[in-house]
Amino acid sequence: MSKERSPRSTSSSPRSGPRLGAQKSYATKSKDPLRRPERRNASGNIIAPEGQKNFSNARALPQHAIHLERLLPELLSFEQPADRVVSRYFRAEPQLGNRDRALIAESAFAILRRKNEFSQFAVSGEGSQARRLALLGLLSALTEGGLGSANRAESGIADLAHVLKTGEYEWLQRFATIDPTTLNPLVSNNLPEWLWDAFGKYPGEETREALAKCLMHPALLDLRANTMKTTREQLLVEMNALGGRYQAIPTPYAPDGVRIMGKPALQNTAGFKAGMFEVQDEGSQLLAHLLAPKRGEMVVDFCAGAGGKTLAIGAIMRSTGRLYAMDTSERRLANLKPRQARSGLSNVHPVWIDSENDSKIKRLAGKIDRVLVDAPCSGMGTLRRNPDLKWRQTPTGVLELNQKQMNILSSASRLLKPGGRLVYATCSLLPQENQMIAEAFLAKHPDFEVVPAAQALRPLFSKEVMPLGCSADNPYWQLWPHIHGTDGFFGAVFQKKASAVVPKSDAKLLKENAEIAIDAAVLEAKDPPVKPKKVGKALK
Ligand SMILES: C[S@@+](CC[C@H](N)C(=O)[O-])C[C@H]1O[C@@H](n2cnc3c(N)ncnc32)[C@H](O)[C@@H]1O
Repeated sequence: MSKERSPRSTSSSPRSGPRLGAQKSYATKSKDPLRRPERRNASGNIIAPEGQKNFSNARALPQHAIHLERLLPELLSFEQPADRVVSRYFRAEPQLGNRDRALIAESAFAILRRKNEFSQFAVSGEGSQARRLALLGLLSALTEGGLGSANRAESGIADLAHVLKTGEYEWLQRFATIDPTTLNPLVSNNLPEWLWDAFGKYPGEETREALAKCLMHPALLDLRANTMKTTREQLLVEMNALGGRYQAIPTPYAPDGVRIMGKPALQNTAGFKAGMFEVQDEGSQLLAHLLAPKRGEMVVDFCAGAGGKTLAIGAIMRSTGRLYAMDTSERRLANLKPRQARSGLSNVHPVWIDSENDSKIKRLAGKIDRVLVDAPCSGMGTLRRNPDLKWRQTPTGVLELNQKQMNILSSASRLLKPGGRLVYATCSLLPQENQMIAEAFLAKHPDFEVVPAAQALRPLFSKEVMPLGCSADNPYWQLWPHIHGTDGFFGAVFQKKASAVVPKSDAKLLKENAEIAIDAAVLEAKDPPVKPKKVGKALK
């Protein structure tokens, strides 16, 4: 599927690609004996592949632990994004079925989520350290990854019993009885020191532990119903008719969202191939509404990546107007193409740019109604999905991103016409990538003013309710995984000031006149009129 695990960031940062909201699937395309072709019933509803019905009853086998042991050295070297390492491993092991892959991947990600805790406990015990980590990862996936029948560690260990060698059963039981309050907070919260300290400042010491604990669990699986092809209600009916061991329910806030309670592999379903839905976190869906695009407008998604937000925005625009999807990564824009084809949208125009200063941007300057800057960032709001980022990102990396974020936002702001809206967003939780960039932008661009996020999201919420992620004393939008159950998001809405509302033709004329006046003033300041010089040596 089109999720990229690190596209929150640029190629220079450790994270080069996930897309938010998307849930990586490691399903094989073919030659997989566990995979059955999708079918539809007489009324056209999707029928679950048979193997999927018992998906949540994954049972650990000795070979699962062996595969994890082999995978771990590269995974824990943190040289490459974790999803890339896992995908490459599976390509080299084509005999693995879908459920094997799901369990191995979920265990590998559990090891990354709880690396400090597991590493400390795995210092001693039976077998090699890689074996011990593999068992802890399997136990975690079986007990909380939505993959096993077990809800508690005790039954998780029982599920693993036939995999365990002498002494390992007791060793795992010792692990299950550790009192986390006796551990160093960096160990029990599984964070590097710089991030633990950063969360202590924001959201603050009282809540950082709740945030850290939440980031130690897998994310929920949310879909966005593609309203160009279906409705949320219809998608709910179809998903529940699949008959898998999961349930589809509406997301609480995003109007087109469907939450899947369970972890089925959906990318091979007929509904996905027909473009009925995209995998997208509820927070990411809400971000498209923060931009609030209207039918017929000219809109730019400046950091479009593989188009997660682009497609949501295009659907809100009902495939009208023009929606430019810009990005510096050809690879990511190429991933947008098949998604766009599935979506049925005809208003999306992918545009590759060489940098935020590409000449194509100058050509569109002053012509755009709405611009979304979903900036490259540290991705700290997505640690449930991309736990490797907490071990790969550094404070220096964040500083480098800040420079890039400021440059991109400034450049993108040139696109807007007077009265146009600019949304700056990240999936980071760090103020230096969020509020501080927004404030620095406002300070440098007096022609923009902030629009309270609550105002932008108001149409989605009833009058009595404060829109999600908004507050009366904060103009910005902030979603927290531990509070809202979404990925972490930040959004700032700016409006380009329009000094007066004048008819379009007059406005154009006034703008041109103003530009000429400004140009003349700038030129004069730079090069004041001079008295005619006598022709002398210097001019020859
Ligand atoms: C957070 S990701 C965007 C994710 C995307 N909006 C989505 O919903 O899937 C940030 C994107 O910014 C792109 N990027 C990095 N530098 C850029 C620049 N100077 N101008 C435009 N895009 C840039 C990256 O290639 C990456 O795709």
